[in-house]
Order: sequence, then structure tokens, then C-alpha cells
Amino acid sequence: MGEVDPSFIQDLEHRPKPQTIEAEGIPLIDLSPINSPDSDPNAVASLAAEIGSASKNWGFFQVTNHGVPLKFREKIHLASRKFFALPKEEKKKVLRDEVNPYGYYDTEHTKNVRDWKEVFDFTVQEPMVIPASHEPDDQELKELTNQWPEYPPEMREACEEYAAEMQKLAFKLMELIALSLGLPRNRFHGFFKEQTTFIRLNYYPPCPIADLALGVGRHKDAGALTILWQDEVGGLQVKRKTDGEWVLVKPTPDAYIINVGDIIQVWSNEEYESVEHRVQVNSEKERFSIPFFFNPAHDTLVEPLEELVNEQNPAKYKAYNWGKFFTNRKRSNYKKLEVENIQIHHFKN
Ligand SMILES: O=C(O)CCC(=O)C(=O)O
Ligand SMILES: [Fe+2]
Repeated sequence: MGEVDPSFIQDLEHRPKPQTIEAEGIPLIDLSPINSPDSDPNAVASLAAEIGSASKNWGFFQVTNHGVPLKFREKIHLASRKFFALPKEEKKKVLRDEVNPYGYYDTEHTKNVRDWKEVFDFTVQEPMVIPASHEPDDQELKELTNQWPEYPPEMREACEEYAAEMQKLAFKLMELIALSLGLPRNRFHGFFKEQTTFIRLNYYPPCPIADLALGVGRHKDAGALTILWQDEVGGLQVKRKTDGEWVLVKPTPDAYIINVGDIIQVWSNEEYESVEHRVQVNSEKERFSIPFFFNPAHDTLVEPLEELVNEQNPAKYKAYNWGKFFTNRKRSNYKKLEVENIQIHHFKN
């Protein structure tokens, strides 16, 4: 990344601490009850309850026996390593911009501070339909498509195969979340017939100012659910709900990290919480991660589910249009804006 640019420097209060404790408590949940051919209803019910309490108490959990064959994850990871090892000029051939936000990018900002990372984004349902602008009165829509690099040649196939596996896992997790809230198993499916889901390949190069910068600044994921794979280097930190302390999520081989996003916080009327997280970088080691952001159709009106609100527990949020929220948020990722980026608390009742 050349000379250290002041745009990477975090304010004092947001810098990583030299010693961050490893989270002991982030639940590790075994998904085998839903991946065995004759799944026992009692085992599924207790699994849903486990996921419910993890979503409530942590907003994060890890899953094993998730049913995603290792070979797909290995293939996309290898393709990602090959892609990011290319010279900058080569990567910039698939540079994303404000017109097409899919492709390569190395100057993303989170909360107006630049992240120490490079990314490659691709959409899972092509073309992806979203509003043409974040302006509330503009009804125009646009269609987004992926840009695939020439090298490595297997990049596209690796990404598409992995996306198909993530889709299956995401629907299973949404079923368990529905059950945990006392809703019919397929309660959420309709929101995802059309999707704005995307996958990001993250590459965090070694950082000479690892004590001043972050790989990704503190944020909450705006969508419904995130399924993250991280390599063995580690660096993901979660803000623990009990005391507000930043704790490191210890890499668990072949597990996925799941976190509930802002949309589930709203749908569940705050029964579950989208928790703040960030990424610490390493002065010696590079790090790779692959988040899958499961997002509903652009025209989804996000609001607390009617089954979960009543007189005693009135809706905590006003409805908002997901597509407008998404395009507004994306806008702030490209450049430093003079305003705070859009957040769900702006729609609080
Ligand atoms: O790299 C990671 O571990 C997490 C990245 C992340 O939180 C994000 O891209 O939203
Ligand atoms: Fe995130």
C-alpha cells in the first residue's frame, strides 16, 4: 500500500489494544441434527434454541458440521490467494466503481476511516437489481453484474460453486432462526426469492502500523445474516455484550462464523442483536477471510414481524426500504462523507 497514508489512522479510542482477550464464550454449535437424513425433531428444536440464545446473548456463533464440503472452500480460498498476489495493474482491470460496485477495490472506508485491506466483491444472483440512487423519490432501478478477472482462470467457477453452497447453508440457518422465534420454519424464505446477497473476498496485507489502523473498522453488518470463513491467522474482534469489551474470535478449523445482521435485529423486534465487530491486522502475517452477506430483495420493507409485536411489545422500528438503505450505505464505503452513514437507529420508534 506504499507510504502510510493518514486516512488509515483510527482515532485513539478505536485503535486495537496490544493484548486482546480471546472469546471463550462464543457458542460453537454443531449443525449435524439438520444435516442428517432422518433429522430428529427434538434435536432440531434444541438446536434452534441454542441458536436463539447465541443470537440473543452474543449476536455471533460458530457452526461445525455445517454440510459445506471442504473442497469448495479450499478452491475459493486458493483462487483468492492467486488473485490478490497479482500486480495491482492486473487487479485493477476489474476495479469496482460507483456505477458497478462489484469487482476489486482497495480503498474502502468504514465510518470514514480507510480500511487496511483489499477486496473482491461479487453478487450471487445475477443480475442484481437495486435502486439506481439512494434518493427516496427516485424510482429508477439498475442491474448489476459481476466482473471476472482473467487470472486465475478458475476464479469464476470457484466463486459460483461456493456461492451455491453458502445459499443452502443460509436458508437452513434462517429456518433455525425462524423456529427459535416460534415462527414457521419457512417464514423468511419469501424475502430471499430475489436477493441482494453478495460475497466478499477479503485480503488483509501485513500492516506496518497495525497498532494504529484496522483491517475493517468497527461496524455492524446491515443485511440479514453473515456467514464468514476466516483463515488461521485470526483478527476478527467482537464487542462482547456483557461488558462492551473487544474479544477475539479464535479461528476454529473448518467452522463458519455466523452473525445476525441489522435486518434480523429489526425483524425480531430486538429479540436478537446485530453486534459491532472489527478486524485487527497483523504486522507480519497476511490474512484472508470470506464473508457471505445474505440480503433480501431490494424492495423488501424491513420492519418488526407482525407475529412478534403486540401491545406489550410494540414495534421498535418504523419500516424502511432495504434497497434504499443498501445503496445509501454503499455510497459511504467509497469515500469519506461529511455525514454519519445510515444506521437502523435512524428508524427507531
Ligand atoms: O474479515 C473478517 O473477519 C470480517 C470482515 C467483516 O466484518 C466484513 O467484511 O463485514
Ligand atoms: Fe462485518
